[in-house]
Amino acid sequence: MTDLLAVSGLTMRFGGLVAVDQVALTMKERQIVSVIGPNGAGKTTIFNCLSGFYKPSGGTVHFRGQAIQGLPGHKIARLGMVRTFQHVRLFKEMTVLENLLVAQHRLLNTNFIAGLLKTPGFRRAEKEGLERAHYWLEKVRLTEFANRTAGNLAYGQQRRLEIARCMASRPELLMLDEPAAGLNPNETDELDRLICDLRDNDGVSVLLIEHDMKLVMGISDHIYVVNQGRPLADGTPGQVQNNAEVIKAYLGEA
Ligand SMILES: Nc1ncnc2c1ncn2[C@@H]1O[C@H](COP(=O)(O)OP(=O)(O)OP(=O)(O)O)[C@@H](O)[C@H]1O
Repeated sequence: MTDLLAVSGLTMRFGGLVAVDQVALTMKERQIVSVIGPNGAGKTTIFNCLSGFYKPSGGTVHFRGQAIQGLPGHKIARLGMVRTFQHVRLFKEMTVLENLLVAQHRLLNTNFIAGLLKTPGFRRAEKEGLERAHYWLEKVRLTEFANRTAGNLAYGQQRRLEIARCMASRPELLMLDEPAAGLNPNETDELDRLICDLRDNDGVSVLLIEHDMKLVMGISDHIYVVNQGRPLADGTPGQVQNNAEVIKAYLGEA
């Protein structure tokens, strides 16, 4: 079976700084895969390269067998790879529901004339879009806040809305950049359950960057460790936790 995502030799240079150096990773359908590493290791830069925010200096990225390295972000999103950001990015002036409707823009098979004439196809697409939005509101426990302005939600709710917004566009691969940052332990537990639920019941694969080791070790099928831009180790949570090089990178020399 073709890998869902296959990354090889990924490299990103900023002037003289090699932020990502020959990183490789693969993931299969319905896997939760994490990228971990100390601060400044290059994790977000890897995400930026994979999701089209940066054009990598070198290497290849295949999504379902198709080479996507260097494609712009909107094209990669349209292919089914979507991401969240370290800092919440929502349409803060719009309502929660509107955020979920806008997210489905690429799915709505409509054009300007169809919208103007309110054709049956347009109405059907509108109805389906609304149903999908409500499905995701319920999933992330925001139904009662549907008409609230997104910017007025509590921080943890905004983070959940961001995940729902990504999911409303029906991705195959969801990339989460530090989703637990700023959450309290209860919210992190809830996030843990949500990510597993997305994989088990909505069939999505999840690529995760996260500093919360309890979360990472609890939900990951496979973990890649990077240090100073370079791949350091990879394996199951148990293998990575017991790897001497990984322990040294995190804790420094004894
Ligand atoms: N646009 C940029 N221009 C120049 N240097 C950059 C740029 N983006 C990242 N870097 C540098 O690349 C290196 C890796 O940064 P990156 O943000 O990818 O690390 P990270 O592992 O995500 O860190 P953290 O865990 O703190 O978020 C750092 O030295 C950073 O300063």
